Amino acid sequence: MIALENSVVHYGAARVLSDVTIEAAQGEIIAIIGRNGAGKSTTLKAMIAVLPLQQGRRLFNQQDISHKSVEHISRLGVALVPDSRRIFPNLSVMENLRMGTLAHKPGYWTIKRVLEIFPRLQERIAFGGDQLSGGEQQMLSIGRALLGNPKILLLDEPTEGLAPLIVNHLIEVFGLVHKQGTGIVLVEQNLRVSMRLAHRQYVLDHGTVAWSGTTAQLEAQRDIVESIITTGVSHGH
Ligand SMILES: Nc1ncnc2c1ncn2[C@@H]1O[C@H](COP(=O)(O)OP(=O)(O)OP(=O)(O)O)[C@@H](O)[C@H]1O
Repeated sequence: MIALENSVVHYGAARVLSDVTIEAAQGEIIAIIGRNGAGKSTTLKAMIAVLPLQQGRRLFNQQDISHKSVEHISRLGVALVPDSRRIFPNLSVMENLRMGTLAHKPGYWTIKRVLEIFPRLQERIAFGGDQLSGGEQQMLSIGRALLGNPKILLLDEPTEGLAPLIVNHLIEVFGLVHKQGTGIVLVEQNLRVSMRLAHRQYVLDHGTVAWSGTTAQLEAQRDIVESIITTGVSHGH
């Protein structure tokens, strides 16, 4: 459904992604894992055309969308929850959610449904965005993205820095999102989270795919994958 094919991305003169091929099929959960600076966030930005491809192709449902804009890709039903969360600090929780409905497409997710899965947001409904904890901000950012009823949700380190209870709650929420038929591309540093959620996993190292396989294969080769993630030594595919 969404894919990068042999993609190369530069920041100025620096090559940050080399020959990256990553694909998420319809309704699939894939995880992109790797160390700090491996190129995970860059991959998500390249998928939604925030960053241009120097080489390779960007695909949506087998169609070449390499030259389409961020807005076009968003209208196709691809939503990003960035690691910065980007909620509006001066707007209330309710107002932030209403911003999410501006691009509302009819579907499962409504403000009522979002508040049911995140009761914490219901309790904080009149609070300003800047009065929320990190976990609450993450819930709001995810809820806002869901209100567009995306076909595919890109999540950039959604559990980073959050308490284990909140991480478990988010894992349940992502499971529910997937059950509604939404595909998920999850960028994670926490292998425990990616192993619980994803069907397939890609390990990035120095801007290339150093390993990819199913979660069962990763379980069997966990030592190899962990050594790539911790030391950055690539052991091949
Ligand atoms: N705006 C930028 N300008 C130049 N280089 C950048 C920029 N953003 C990221 N980079 C570099 O690109 C490489 C990949 O960064 P990226 O953020 O994709 O990594 P990451 O795997 O998501 O890591 P992190 O977990 O730290 O976000 C790093 O070497 C980083 O320093």
